Amino acid sequence: MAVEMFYDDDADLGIIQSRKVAVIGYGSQGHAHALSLRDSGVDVRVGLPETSKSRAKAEEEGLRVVTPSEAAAEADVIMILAPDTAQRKIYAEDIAPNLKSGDALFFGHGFNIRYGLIQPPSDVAVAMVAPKGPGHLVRRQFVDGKGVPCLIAVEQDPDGKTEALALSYAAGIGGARAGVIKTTFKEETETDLFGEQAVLCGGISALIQNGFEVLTEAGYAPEIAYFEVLHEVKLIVDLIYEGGIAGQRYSVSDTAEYGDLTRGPRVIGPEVKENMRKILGEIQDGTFAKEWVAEDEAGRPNFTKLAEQGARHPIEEVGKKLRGLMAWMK
Ligand SMILES: NC(=O)C1=CN([C@@H]2O[C@H](COP(=O)(O)OP(=O)(O)OC[C@H]3O[C@@H](n4cnc5c(N)ncnc54)[C@H](OP(=O)(O)O)[C@@H]3O)[C@@H](O)[C@H]2O)C=CC1
Ligand SMILES: CC[C@](O)(C(C)=O)C(=O)O
Ligand SMILES: [Mg+2]
Ligand SMILES: [Mg+2]
Repeated sequence: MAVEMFYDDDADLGIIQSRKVAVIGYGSQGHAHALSLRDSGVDVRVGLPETSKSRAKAEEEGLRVVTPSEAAAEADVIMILAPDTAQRKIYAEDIAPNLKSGDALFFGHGFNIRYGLIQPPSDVAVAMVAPKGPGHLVRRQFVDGKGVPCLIAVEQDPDGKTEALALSYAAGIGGARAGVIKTTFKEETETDLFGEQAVLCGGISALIQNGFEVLTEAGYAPEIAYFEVLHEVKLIVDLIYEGGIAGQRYSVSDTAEYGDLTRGPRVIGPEVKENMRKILGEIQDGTFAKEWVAEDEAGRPNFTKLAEQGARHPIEEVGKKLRGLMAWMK
């Protein structure tokens, strides 16, 4: 089925400019949305607890910061951009008591709605504007006059105007410069979790670490291994980003292309695809969400242990040293 795509000409920025927006959280996505909406002429306030480390950063940028409950009470569009695992409590304690009929509750990712952790009342519009990229790039692209593509979805539409509101919001953060696709909370949540686990974060990190280990365990210099399997990834991915896999194959040597065509499927073979299918199954049946919520509630012991192990991987040490010698990385 063809997707519906929207661009700046399809969006009415005036819709979001006529509303009062609360951005709850000022991290990767929160700072990008708050600053770009403000620069698009939208009335924005940021909601953060009195003790939040992010308060000073938002205030330095000239944004008005209030508590999450004050922000929810003032605003009629409330975008939750706190960590997914924190959203249920923020909703119950700060947002729900301040929701008025006709308000709109927005998300940057569908996790809490897809898995039933937040259940807003039926007279509140519920929608999603999910950029397909990290928040710091969402902001950088906006400032450079470009944009990161966004997905929009509508879960509850009490006044029949929620899709236009979501599209207007997406335009306010630059998404409609690149393209906005209409989807559902279910599709965005399941594809986003799959993408970050199997390919974008989990898959690529494991591929790089394993490649580095194979080379260094075979006696090659860590610096050479780092340049080969990490630094050059960006340069190759830039070609894929610009021209697809075919564009990358055009630019590399025939020798590389033959190695790619014959060896790539040996590295990422049918067993890896089967593991990807299992990972997708755990996302679809709620196993991953249940595990992640329980891990968070237990104080994240496994997350912390694995993150510390990752930070101690030898590739990080050599990478820090080499990046420190590249003037443009500072
Ligand atoms: N990271 C990304 O690029 C992307 C994220 N998303 C989605 O966007 C949402 C936000 O993720 P992300 O930007 O990564 O989050 P971050 O972890 O970067 O930022 C979290 C922010 O929320 C604040 N916060 C923590 N607890 C509360 C609270 N109780 N009330 C108000 N604010 C709080 C933090 O403040 P403090 O500084 O005090 O800790 C911080 O400012 C998630 O739904 C995520 O899935 C979607 C697309 C991409
Ligand atoms: C790829 C990770 C992501 O889904 C994103 C930046 O799009 C996230 O949750 O941070
Ligand atoms: Mg994503
Ligand atoms: Mg994600």
